[in-house]
Amino acid sequence: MNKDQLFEQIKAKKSFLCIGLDPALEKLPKHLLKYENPVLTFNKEIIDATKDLCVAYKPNTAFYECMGLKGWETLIETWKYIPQDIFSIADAKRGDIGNTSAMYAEAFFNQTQSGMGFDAITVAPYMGKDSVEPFLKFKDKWVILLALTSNPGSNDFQQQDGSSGKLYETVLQTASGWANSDQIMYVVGATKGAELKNVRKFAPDNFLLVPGVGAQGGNLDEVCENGLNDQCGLLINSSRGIIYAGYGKDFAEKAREEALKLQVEMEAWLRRANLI
Ligand SMILES: O=C(O)c1cc(=O)[nH]c(=O)n1[C@@H]1O[C@H](COP(=O)(O)O)[C@@H](O)[C@H]1O
Repeated sequence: MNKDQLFEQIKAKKSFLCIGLDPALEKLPKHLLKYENPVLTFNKEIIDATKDLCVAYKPNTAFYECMGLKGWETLIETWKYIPQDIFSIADAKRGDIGNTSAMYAEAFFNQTQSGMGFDAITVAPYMGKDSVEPFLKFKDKWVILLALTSNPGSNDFQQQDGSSGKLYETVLQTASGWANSDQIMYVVGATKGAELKNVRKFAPDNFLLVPGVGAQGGNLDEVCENGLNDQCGLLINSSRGIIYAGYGKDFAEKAREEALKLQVEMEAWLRRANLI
């Protein structure tokens, strides 16, 4: 999916919500445990209940990898179940020397080889240009580079000041020379909402994946105030805040209610910014 198609979807759905599919078996509603694959059943019900309210789904691969072979199958089946016109993000946080990154790119982008054809993958920039380039060789596929993450540890490296500014500023500046805003997005945590104004100085046109609203306490209004651009430019993610909104048989309905609350707030912001 390219940038214009993503923006069209945002306008049509009046939403820039990304739903994180991070299901942990022990947190699933108990009635699902009787199914052959409870996690897949859970994901499918969440997708059915929310697909008109969000523009992206983001399974974090850790929640699947920890289940071994069955987890990989579940990830593949989940990807297949995400409607084709919804942006799909493999939150895998990969990145390695070039020939290894090329294999990671095949794993998440090449459907005929791996069974998964995600639109985007999250990548750590630490190993530099040659570790990112293999992901950029796929047309209409996206790299989402970690810039300023939502967790407290983002202070350890990303916010450290060097001679050419903070490390995350260097990431934004340097990566802008690797590909344009049609292929690179950046992760900026919702918990870093105030810093988003500064991020936009370095990345005015890029889409930003913004996790951290809901369970991590990020502020949606602050993110929108500082982060919206003329093509919206934001995908705001919530995982636990939506998928665990309910614990009983009505869990999907409860998830929908939470997603709807966020969609309504997003619609108001899109109107305020004259984007719809
Ligand atoms: O790359 C990410 O998606 C990510 C980056 C970041 O800085 N912070 C962050 O929370 N995430 C992911 O976003 C999701 C957040 O989940 P919740 O806190 O449950 O909404 C998890 O899958 C995290 O791994």
